[in-house]
Amino acid sequence: MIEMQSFSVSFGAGEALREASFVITPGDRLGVVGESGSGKTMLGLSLMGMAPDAAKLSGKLRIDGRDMSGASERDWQALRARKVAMIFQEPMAALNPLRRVGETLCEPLRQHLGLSRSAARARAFELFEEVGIPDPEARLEQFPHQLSGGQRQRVLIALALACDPELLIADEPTTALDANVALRITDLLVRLAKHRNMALIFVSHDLAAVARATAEIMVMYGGEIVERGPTRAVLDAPAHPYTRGLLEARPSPQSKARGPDGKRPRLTTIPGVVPQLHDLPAGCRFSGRCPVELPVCAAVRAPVCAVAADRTAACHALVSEGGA
Ligand SMILES: Nc1ncnc2c1ncn2[C@@H]1O[C@H](COP(=O)(O)OP(=O)(O)OP(=O)(O)O)[C@@H](O)[C@H]1O
Repeated sequence: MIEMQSFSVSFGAGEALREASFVITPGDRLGVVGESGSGKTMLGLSLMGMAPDAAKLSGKLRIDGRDMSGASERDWQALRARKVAMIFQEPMAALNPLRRVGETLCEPLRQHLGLSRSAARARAFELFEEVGIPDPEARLEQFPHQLSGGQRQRVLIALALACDPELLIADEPTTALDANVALRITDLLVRLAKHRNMALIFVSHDLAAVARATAEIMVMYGGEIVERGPTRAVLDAPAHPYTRGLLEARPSPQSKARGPDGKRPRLTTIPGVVPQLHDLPAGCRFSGRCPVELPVCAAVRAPVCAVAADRTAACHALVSEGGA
């Protein structure tokens, strides 16, 4: 359905996405994780044809076999919503505060699907029911500020589903929500993806949410896909030192509990910060922060190694271990 091949997004000499290659087929549920600045949003925006104007794109992106390299904004508009839709982390910013949510939802239904006013209204009602908004008739009349954060996110999900996309990209869909609501929204996205046989790309900092929502995971660092494979297998036994670092830095119930001295244990963190785009090492981008760094790492790009039949990781240390 969607294929990226050596796809890069650059700003000047800095690559925000470096030679990403992967395929999405109907019903796939793919998690994308990585620290801030690792290129997760750029990946999502590229799949929507919405990379910033300043970005230079290279490599191949095919949607339904069609090469999107020379696609115009008009071509993308025809695909967006119907083929690929995206929801963002801050629902309040994505909704017009001066419009009733029903009007916002009816617009794409009329514009893209050509529905009449009453048919659009009936479809909006169904969509609200599908995403679990209680009393849809009354809610359609409300303004965004009259809804809770979780309900606003449900409205955005309904909006994204309006034209029955084949791929939904959820970019940090639960970051702005409290833990219980976040869990319900995560489960809703999974239910919708399964029920509609829709592919889902779930971008998140939250590894527990990704483990719950996805079957496959892609770990990104400095614009590169450093590890990918089945979510459970990767999180249970990470092969890349960056994935291991992310897992160790994850707050666990134990890390939240106070010790006998009344203090919480210190969380392990990955030393240093994600480098700026213009400051990325030429070789493995994790060099400089990596606990198992070899002399070759900073200068030479890490090869992608097969960790198992369905798993890869890009790391020099795996080669020196004998290809894992
Ligand atoms: N318009 C732009 N001009 C220049 N650089 C940009 C632009 N937009 C993003 N970048 C850079 O691209 C890199 C990847 O950014 P991206 O937003 O994809 O990261 P992310 O993993 O989604 O981070 P976060 O979790 O904070 O959303 C970052 O270094 C960022 O500074």
